[in-house]
Amino acid sequence: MATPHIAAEPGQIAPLVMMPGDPRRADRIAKDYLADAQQVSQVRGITVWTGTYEGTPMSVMGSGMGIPSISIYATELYRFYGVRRIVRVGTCGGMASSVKVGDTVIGTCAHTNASLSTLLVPGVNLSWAASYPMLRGAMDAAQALTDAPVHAGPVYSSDLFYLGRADIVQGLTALGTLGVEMEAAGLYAAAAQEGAEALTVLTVSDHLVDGSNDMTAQERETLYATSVKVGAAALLA
Ligand SMILES: O=P(O)(O)O[C@H]1O[C@H](CO)[C@@H](O)[C@H]1O
Ligand SMILES: O=c1cc[nH]c(=O)[nH]1
Repeated sequence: MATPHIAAEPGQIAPLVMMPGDPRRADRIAKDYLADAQQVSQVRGITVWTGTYEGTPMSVMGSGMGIPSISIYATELYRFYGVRRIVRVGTCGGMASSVKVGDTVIGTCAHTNASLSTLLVPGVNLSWAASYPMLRGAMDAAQALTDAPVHAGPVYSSDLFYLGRADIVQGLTALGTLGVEMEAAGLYAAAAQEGAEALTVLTVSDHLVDGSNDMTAQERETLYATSVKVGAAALLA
């Protein structure tokens, strides 16, 4: 049974899904990290791959950019395909001075300027949080997988890439926010709505305060080994 956005049959998508934003990164991750990867869906340029990771069934698909896009895919995966865990592996802009380009940021929770925080329960500004078992699995694995810094803390999921608001960046940084991206809050909200689990593992691709070491578009597409390995460990935890 296909959904409006995924053409796979029931059982063709694994309960554990790795989800980068960029569909081309999804194709590379499937090729490089999954054994026996098979294409099980192709809709709107988003391919879903299913294979095994260290012997366990796992799927990989791109989310596209922004909360509306990841919300559609995550909800359909959880609700119609029996997916239980999704890890977003993406990039973020560094906000805190302690975070450098190339570091890994794990989003324990996600602030957002998106409407979903106020839409679901009237009168309440909801908080969007990661799965603790997945977070613990990621942090345990990170220590063994990399000597490079891995930071865990709040991220900011912005509806605008070109936000252009230094006051918002300063305010969020003063509250300990590590980086800015565009999907974590939507993924965590979908997991909460569907009674499932999610985590976000990000490579810092640029820095909002010190842009001297920002990655090129090519580097953003290819430098993801740590986030994939840490993300896979979170899925398997
Ligand atoms: O690298 P990905 O996963 O696409 O994530 C980040 O990059 C995109 C913006 O360039 C947004 O999707 C943002 O969240
Ligand atoms: O959303 C994003 C992603 C990467 N870098 C940014 O500055 N913003």
